[in-house]
Amino acid sequence: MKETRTLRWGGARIGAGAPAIVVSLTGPGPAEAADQARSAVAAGADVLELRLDLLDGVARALGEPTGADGSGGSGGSGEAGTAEACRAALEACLAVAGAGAPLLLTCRTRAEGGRVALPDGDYEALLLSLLEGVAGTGGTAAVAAAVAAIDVEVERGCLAAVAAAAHGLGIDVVGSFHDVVATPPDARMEAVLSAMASHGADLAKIAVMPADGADVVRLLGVGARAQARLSIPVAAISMGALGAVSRVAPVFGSALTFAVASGPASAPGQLPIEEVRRVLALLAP
Ligand SMILES: O=C1C[C@@](O)(C(=O)O)C[C@@H](O)[C@@H]1O
Repeated sequence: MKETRTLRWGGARIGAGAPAIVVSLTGPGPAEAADQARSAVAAGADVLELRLDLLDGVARALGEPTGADGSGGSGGSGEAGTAEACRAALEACLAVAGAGAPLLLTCRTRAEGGRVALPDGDYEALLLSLLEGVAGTGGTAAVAAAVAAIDVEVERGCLAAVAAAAHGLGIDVVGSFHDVVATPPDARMEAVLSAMASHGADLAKIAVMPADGADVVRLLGVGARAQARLSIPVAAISMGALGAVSRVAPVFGSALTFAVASGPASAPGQLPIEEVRRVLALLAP
């Protein structure tokens, strides 16, 4: 019988039993993220995802417009932008570190539905310096203790390198793949999840957009089969209103589900955390 590893993120067990409920902190500043973190924990979030790309300080440092009129992208790619983005990210980490739930750090690129358009080399450099900052002299003990995992987009080509660095610091890696337009063929989704496992991810996560109910069924099937086949936990999400059922369907074995607390949703189809908790309890196998 294949054994699936379970992960321990702070007080949360990931991959054992019901999906852990993750709430994304969207900022746009550290103070707003801290408020969102407090409400999310009060509402029962198991994990907080800090969406670095949605923080104005990070996006601005990476050259993205942040003003209402599209102005404000003062930074840019390259070392200076990376260092400034890292500084802004660590400031936000510090603001949310005491909220009482483990942190998953995510910088979602525009290619996968996020805010920042980063060349692959800059994406890798940002994640590596972020890890150094969390654990090194730029960080604090509170931040180091709170950061449980980092999200790495498998398509950016740096999963193995970032996983090696993260594991050296005791930080888990969530392999990540998004298709915000369609639900790819089953074989493609299966290959993506397997690639995450073979490149060092501790959890394999896929989020795709359905065109109809049949796409939702395919995603759920791929997720359930991957969970049976791989030795790491799997999270499989079908986005949008059509896919919302995938967020409250514990029987398929998804290790994580993303819900909304006080802030805005970080992806289409996320449901209010209170309802997610209620339905998960009702449908627990
Ligand atoms: O990967 C995911 C899942 C997600 O895209 C969702 O559909 O809930 C939300 C993102 O913030 C997160 O990084």
